[in-house]
Amino acid sequence: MNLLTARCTAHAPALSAEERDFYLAELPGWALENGALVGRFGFDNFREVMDFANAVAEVAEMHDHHPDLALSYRQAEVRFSTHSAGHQVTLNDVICAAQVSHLPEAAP
Ligand SMILES: C[C@H](O)[C@H](O)[C@H]1CNC2=NC(N)=NC(=O)C2=N1
Repeated sequence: MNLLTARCTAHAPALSAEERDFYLAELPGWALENGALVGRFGFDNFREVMDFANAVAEVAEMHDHHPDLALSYRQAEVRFSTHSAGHQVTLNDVICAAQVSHLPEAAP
């Protein structure tokens, strides 16, 4: 599967531990924390943080799959889990994480 062109699907099931490990290897910089897929992105200033956050919002709206965001002066934390799967990690989270990592705004 090409994660960069894949689309989220409704009712995605939670990934098995083996599937999670497989996909984590495809997501440099992302880790599993408290049952969610978490990525942290560093920036030079708050303007870049906000440009990134707005680009993440576009990914989320396109997929109807939304992360928790924690924004600070020079860092954005993106946390994906799937509410409809009991806040566990599904392929939808992996797809969105991959596409967020490839945003031009992620590497200013
Ligand atoms: C009705 C709507 O599609 C759902 O509520 C969507 C919206 N965004 C979502 N985002 C996330 N992360 N998990 C969901 O299960 C989810 N469900």
